Amino acid sequence: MEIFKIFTIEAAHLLPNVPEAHKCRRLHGHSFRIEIRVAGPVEEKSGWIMDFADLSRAFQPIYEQLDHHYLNEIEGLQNPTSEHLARWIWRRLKPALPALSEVIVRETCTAGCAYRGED
Ligand SMILES: Nc1nc2c(c(=O)[nH]1)N=C([C@H](O)[C@H](O)COP(=O)(O)OP(=O)(O)OP(=O)(O)O)CN2
Ligand SMILES: [Zn+2]
Repeated sequence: MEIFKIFTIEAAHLLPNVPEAHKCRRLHGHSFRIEIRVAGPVEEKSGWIMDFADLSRAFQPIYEQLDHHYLNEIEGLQNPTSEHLARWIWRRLKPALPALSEVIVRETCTAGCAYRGED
């Protein structure tokens, strides 16, 4: 079974490698919706995979690094596409959350990226 928590991060970015005329070359911001998924068995006694609060606690340091920041200035996010952001979050969260199964980053209501640690 899988559980998830959704966090919203307000952040600015630009994409430095797109052509000059591309709209994403200009500085702009998003309310990034970050979905963190954890998979595992449901414990008999608690009736849950893990406490949502523990998931939130594990994500908190990452939230603080990203929220209300200019993503391009963060080490490893010089080209902060959804793909890079999802992988960046995965690499930082996995040690604290070994049962992490998926990181979903939504830049807008209609566009985003899902990462399961494959590359
Ligand atoms: N594969 C990716 N493509 C794009 C990314 C990305 O991270 N990965 N990022 C962007 C921009 O950051 C942009 O802000 C979001 O793109 P887009 O969905 O095109 O923006 P709109 O909401 O304006 O889209 P419309 O559907 O045209 O309104 C671009 N591409
Ligand atoms: Zn953008």
